[in-house]
Amino acid sequence: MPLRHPPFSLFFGALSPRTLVATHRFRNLPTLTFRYRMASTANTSVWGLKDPSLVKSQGYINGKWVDANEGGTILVTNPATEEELGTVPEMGLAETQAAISAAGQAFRTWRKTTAKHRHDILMKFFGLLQEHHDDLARIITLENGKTLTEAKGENTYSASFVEWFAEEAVRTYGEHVPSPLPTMRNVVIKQPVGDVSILTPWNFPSAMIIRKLAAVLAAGCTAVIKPPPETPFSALALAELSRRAGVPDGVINVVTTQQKVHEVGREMCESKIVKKVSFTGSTPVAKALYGMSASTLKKISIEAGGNAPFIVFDDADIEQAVQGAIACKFRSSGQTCVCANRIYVQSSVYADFASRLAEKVSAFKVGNGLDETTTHGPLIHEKAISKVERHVNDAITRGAQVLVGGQRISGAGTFYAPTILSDVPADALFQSEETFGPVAALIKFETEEEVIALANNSDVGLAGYFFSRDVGRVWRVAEALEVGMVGTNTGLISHASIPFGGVKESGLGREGGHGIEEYLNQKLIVFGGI
Ligand SMILES: NC(=O)c1ccc[n+]([C@@H]2O[C@H](COP(=O)([O-])OP(=O)(O)OC[C@H]3O[C@@H](n4cnc5c(N)ncnc54)[C@H](O)[C@@H]3O)[C@@H](O)[C@H]2O)c1
Ligand SMILES: O=CCCC(=O)O
Repeated sequence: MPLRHPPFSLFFGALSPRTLVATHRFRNLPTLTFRYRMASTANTSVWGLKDPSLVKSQGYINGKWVDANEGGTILVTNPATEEELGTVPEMGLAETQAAISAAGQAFRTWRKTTAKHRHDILMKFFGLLQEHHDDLARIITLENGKTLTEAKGENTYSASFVEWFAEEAVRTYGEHVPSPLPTMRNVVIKQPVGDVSILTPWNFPSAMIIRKLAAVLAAGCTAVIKPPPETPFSALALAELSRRAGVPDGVINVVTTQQKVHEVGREMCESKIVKKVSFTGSTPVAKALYGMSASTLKKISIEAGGNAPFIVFDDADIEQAVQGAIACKFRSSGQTCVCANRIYVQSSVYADFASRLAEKVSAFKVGNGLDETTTHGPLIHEKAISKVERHVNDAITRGAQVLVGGQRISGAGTFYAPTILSDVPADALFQSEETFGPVAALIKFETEEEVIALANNSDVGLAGYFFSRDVGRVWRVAEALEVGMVGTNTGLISHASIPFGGVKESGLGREGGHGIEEYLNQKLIVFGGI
C-alpha cells in the first residue's frame, strides 16, 4: 500500500516569516509533526466540482475564512485512494474562544429576528443544497468514501432537515395555562437557548451537522461547529452555502481541529457563553463531554453509539427480511449508528435466510465510491479496519463460520470485504460492541422470549429491527425492545419527520421531528391583578 507525504506545494505554498509547528494527519500513519508554518490549502485537481469555490480550506469564524493562529494544519485524504484532498487548520483554544465569542455576540441580534425571517433564510439554504446537489455529494464521497449514490442520498437527507425545520420555525407556539385564581393568567412562550456547541462524526459528514444546525437556526440560536478531522470539507461547504443563503456573520462558526480536540472540546462544553452542547458520536466521547458540560449545568443532546439487534422470526417474509438486512446492515458499508450489528434468526428459517443473504452480498461490488458500478465503499480509516478484524477474528475463534468475505481487501484504500458469519455465538464481541463495519453476524435463536433477552442484553439502545407477519408479536416485540427506534418489517427508518434518538447509553434527546424543542427554553409569564 503506497504511503505518501503531502506534496511540496502543500508544505511550502504559504510559508510565513515565522516558523511554527504544523501537524499532519495521515489516515494510515501516526500523526507526524513538521516544523513549517503553512496556511491550509485544497488540492484543487482532485475535487472536480462544478463550483470549485465550495471547497474551503480554512475555518469560518465571525463570517471570515481564517487559518489557525499557530499555523498548523490537518491533512485530509480520500479513504478509497489515499489521495490527498487538502488541509484544514489545526485550531485550538484561542480560535474556539473567538468563535464562541462571535456566536455569543451574533445571538443578541439573531434571537430577535422573526421566525418567518429565519424560515425564509432556511428555505434559501434548502434551495442552495439542491442547486449544489452534485458537488456536495462529490465532496462527501471524496472525504468519506461512501458511494456517490449514498452521498446524494445524504445530501437529500440533509436538505430535508433544512426544509423541515424551516417549517417548524414558524410553529414554535407557546400556550395559555388556565390559572386556578380568577385574577391571574399564565402564558408560556418559547425562546432560543443561546449559543450551541455542535460536535459531529465523519460517517455522515453533512447530515449529522445539518440535523442539528437546521433546528438551531430555526429556533433562533447560534452555533460553533466542530466537524470531525476526517471530513471537514463538507462542513465548510455548508458554512459557505449558509453564508450565501444570508445567515449573518457569527451565527454559524466552524472550528477545525484534530490534535487539539481536547482543549477545543473542553472549551465548547465549559464556556459560560455556550448554553447548550449537541453531540453526535461514540458513547465514550459522549460521556466525557457530558461530564465537562456539568460544570455549568449545560443543556445537552447526545446521539451516541448503537448496537442494533435485527431479528428474523419464523413467520417473517424471508425475502423482505433479507432486503431489510442488506439495507440496514450494509448501508455506508456498515458505518451508521443504526446499522444492524447482531442478526438473530429463528432456527427453522436460519438456513434459508443465510443462503439468500449470502447470494446477495456476494454480488456486491466494493470500490471507489465515484465509480458508478461500486455498490459499497471503503471504511474510513485503519482504526476502523482493525476493529472489524478484531470482531471477526473473535467470532471465528469462538466457532463462527465465514460464509462470505472475512478479510481486508488488499491494495490502496481501507477496504474490508462485505462479510457474513454464521453460527456466531451469543457471547461474541458483536454482542457487546458496535462493529461499525460490513459484517453480518448471524446468531441462531429458538424462542421469542430468548431473543428479546439477547436483544436487550446491551448497554446501548438506539435502533432495533424485526421481521414478523404476526400482528400480536409485532406489538409485543416492538414494546419489549429497549431501544429508541424500532423498524418492523423494514431495515430503514430515518426521515426528517421522525424523533431520532436512543435510550440507555445511546443518548439523550431527539433530533428531527419535534427536535426544535431541544433548542428552546420555555418561559412562564404570569399576569396578575386582572
Ligand atoms: N446516534 C446517532 O445519531 C449517531 C449518528 C452517527 C454516528 N454515531 C456514532 O458515532 C460513532 C462514530 O463516529 P466517530 O468515530 O467520529 O465518533 P467519535 O466519538 O470519535 O467522534 C465524534 C466527534 O467528537 C470529536 N471528539 C473526539 N474526542 C473528543 C474530545 N475529547 N473532545 C471533544 N470532541 C471530541 C471528534 O473529533 C468528532 O468530531 C459511532 O459510535 C456511531 O454509532 C451516532
Ligand atoms: O449514523 C447515524 C445516522 C443515520 C441516520 O440518520 O439514518
